[in-house]
Amino acid sequence: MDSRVVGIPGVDGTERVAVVIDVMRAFTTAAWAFHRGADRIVLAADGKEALELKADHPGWLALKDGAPAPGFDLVNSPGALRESDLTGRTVIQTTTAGTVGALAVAGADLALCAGFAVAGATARALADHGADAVTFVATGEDGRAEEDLACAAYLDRLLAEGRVDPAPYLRRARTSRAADDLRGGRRGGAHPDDVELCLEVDRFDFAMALGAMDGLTVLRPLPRAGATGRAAGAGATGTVAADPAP
Ligand SMILES: O=C(O)[C@H](CS(=O)(=O)O)OP(=O)(O)O
Ligand SMILES: [Mg+2]
Repeated sequence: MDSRVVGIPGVDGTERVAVVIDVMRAFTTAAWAFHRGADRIVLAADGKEALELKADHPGWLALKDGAPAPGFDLVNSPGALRESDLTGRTVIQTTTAGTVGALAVAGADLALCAGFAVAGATARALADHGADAVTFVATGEDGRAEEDLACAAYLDRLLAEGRVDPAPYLRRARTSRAADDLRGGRRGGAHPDDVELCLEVDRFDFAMALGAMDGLTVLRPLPRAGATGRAAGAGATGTVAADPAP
């Protein structure tokens, strides 16, 4: 499969198949949200839009990166989210890099959001789709974030070889600036377990795909090809909402 890696500024609208990567932490957090039962994640462009969506849909939960903020229910931290019961809930997510990258490629034929936690399922989804070319969007640091580049390189090898030792890729991610900042508590809403949770390879057996709902961009677990009704391995509580309620 042909592949290229770009940062968010390199997204030009020609991407037909895209994998948006945010290891630390947006899409590791998103995967945990589905595992904890969330039906869908609505992506918001910024905090203002997230709070407007929540005002329009009082049952929805708003999640933002940074420190806990007024009006928001959740932070962008897998460690913090791990204990939340999100069964049947809609989560609105907005973050500095990950959700911005996802919104940039929302028009692609297939847009997946990924980190190490869903790497294997993401590679399978690309193969199931029959993609012959993919654009990896490394969302952090304008395409220079080592943890996102490491995950892109790992996915690229997985697609080519089917089975790859993740250790060197994880080492690269573990020594990234984002990992260092998170370990040092220098990023808002950091939980002590965040780095290691973001480096769990194949913690979940579902890919996450972007779709549209009432003009909004929505992330959901992707059913495996041939599966019916449930996202493959979406955790004990994760389900695919076929017809989302308002
Ligand atoms: O929450 C995160 O890890 C980052 C924000 S910051 O760089 O730590 O301030 O957002 P993300 O979009 O998940 O990279
Ligand atoms: Mg990031």
